[in-house]
Amino acid sequence: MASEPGKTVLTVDNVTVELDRPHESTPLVTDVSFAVRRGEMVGMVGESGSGKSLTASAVAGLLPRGVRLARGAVEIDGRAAGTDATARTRHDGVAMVFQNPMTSLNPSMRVGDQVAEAIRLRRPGTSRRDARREAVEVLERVEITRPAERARQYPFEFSGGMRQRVMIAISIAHRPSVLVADEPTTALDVTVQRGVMDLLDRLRADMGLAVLLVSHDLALVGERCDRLLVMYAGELVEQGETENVLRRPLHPYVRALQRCTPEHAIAAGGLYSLPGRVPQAGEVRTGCRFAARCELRTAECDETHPTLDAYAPGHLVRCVHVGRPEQDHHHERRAEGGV
Ligand SMILES: Nc1ncnc2c1ncn2[C@@H]1O[C@H](COP(=O)(O)OP(=O)(O)OP(=O)(O)O)[C@@H](O)[C@H]1O
Repeated sequence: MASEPGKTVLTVDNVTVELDRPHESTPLVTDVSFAVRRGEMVGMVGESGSGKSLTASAVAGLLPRGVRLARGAVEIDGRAAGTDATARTRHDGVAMVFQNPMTSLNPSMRVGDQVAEAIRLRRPGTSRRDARREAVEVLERVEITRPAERARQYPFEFSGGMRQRVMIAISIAHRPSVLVADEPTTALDVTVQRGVMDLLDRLRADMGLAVLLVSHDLALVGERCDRLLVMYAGELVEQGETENVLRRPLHPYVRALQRCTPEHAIAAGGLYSLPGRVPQAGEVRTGCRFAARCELRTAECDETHPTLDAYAPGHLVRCVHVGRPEQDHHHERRAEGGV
């Protein structure tokens, strides 16, 4: 929390997650690397099954049972986080918020006590009374009205959006540098969603929180995030500033995802859906993982596994058909004409 503005607070280096089975290595997430700066919101997008949640959980040190961190490292505030290969001990400095706050809240404990408990975990010497008082301040910070009164209530007395605010309060009570939010607003209706996203925006501005926002919603991340990470079949296929990725997407997958959005359907007069599905664990073959669904597929795509290369500073892409800008006349034409 004492770090300077713009300083890198989260570094993810070649993180690889595999099924946790003896004598077998089935990768679910392969060599994912990225960094997030203080006060920055970075979006991670991709279809269901592309590895977003596992990557997010590896960052937080909260991998589910059945999988393991096979390789790679996570650094928070310049310190190596969790040497535990199972990555099941929550990393210091990171908090995680999930889609369904009800499963993370204790239904039989007053909301204020749950926040106070998080405060006492961070500062074990704090008295119950002080922690309760501070909990009310934290509830106020997440914009819960009448916080002292609400602190005495139970989770069932809160609406979905308010529960999510409570979860965020519990998360920031740890004073993390990094907040990993996995589909935090997916279960909420649009206006409530906007309120929760506005709150995350304010927290990153006021507290300098670095936010990794996992979402399948391209419009949402496009509106809220500084940079985007696009996942496909367990690996990053494109990353860059939001404006570059969405205005001039390089990877055919990103262009196809854009064509699947309701916004595109309105403009095009019909909904497009990307044929086929994300390969599951064990189905990944040599060559480009997206090849089977790609309109640009050539023999090279089936033979060569493309590397994630810089197309321009900070804009990386994994596709044999995308070269450097000066060589890439094909891409200009494709970008104009869609996928
Ligand atoms: N605990 C687990 N045990 C075994 N396989 C898993 C486990 N969790 C996820 N997987 C598999 O890992 C792959 C990536 O899953 P992940 O949940 O990270 O994808 P996702 O992009 O977050 O999808 P969604 O948007 O549906 O949550 C999938 O093939 C999934 O079936």
